[in-house]
Amino acid sequence: MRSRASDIKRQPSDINSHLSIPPTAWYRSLTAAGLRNPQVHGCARYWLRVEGSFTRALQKQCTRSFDVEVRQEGFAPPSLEESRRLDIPPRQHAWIREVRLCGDGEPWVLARTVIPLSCLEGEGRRLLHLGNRPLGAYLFSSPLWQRGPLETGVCNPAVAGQPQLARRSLFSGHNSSLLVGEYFLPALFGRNAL
Ligand SMILES: C=C(O[C@@H]1C=C(C(=O)O)C=C[C@H]1O)C(=O)O
Repeated sequence: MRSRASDIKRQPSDINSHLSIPPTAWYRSLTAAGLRNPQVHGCARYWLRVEGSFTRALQKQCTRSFDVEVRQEGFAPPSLEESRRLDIPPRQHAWIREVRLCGDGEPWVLARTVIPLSCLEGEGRRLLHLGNRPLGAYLFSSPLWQRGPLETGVCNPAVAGQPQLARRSLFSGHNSSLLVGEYFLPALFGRNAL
């Protein structure tokens, strides 16, 4: 008997493949992104544009709990596109932090932050030890960090349930910037009528 795709047993590593970040094209304007994916004008619009701390905005939607789950953190080379956006040499390692932002026990957002070496000097060393504390609490507690314009990401999901839309921005400190990307999981839209 021929096996159907649905009969194929998922390996343990596959089970959460929808919780990984798909390839994403970035747009400076919401309108340009909307030509690729009109969903930017739907319920995602609020999240694509919300100002201030994204963590705070998520916390306001939680009824019981908000958690940051660290998926991976360490020195690694960013993608070439990220290096270009950060204006750092290609292949120069950066501190890369990938987390799940969970509301009421469910993953709502995947976040990837690329922190160049120049951000990790002095006071910035604290960025290496955030653990499960949200990065937003650190960035928004200091007037040093200023957020640049928001970009809109249109994802190319390979697996059902992966994010379709994302946002990202540079946060600029003294002489250095870091790049924060937030990728929206379907569960983010399942619960409210923003
Ligand atoms: C940048 C912020 O921090 C949030 C927290 C993150 C983390 O802890 O790694 C990542 C992305 C953000 O959504 C924010 O709250 O705006």
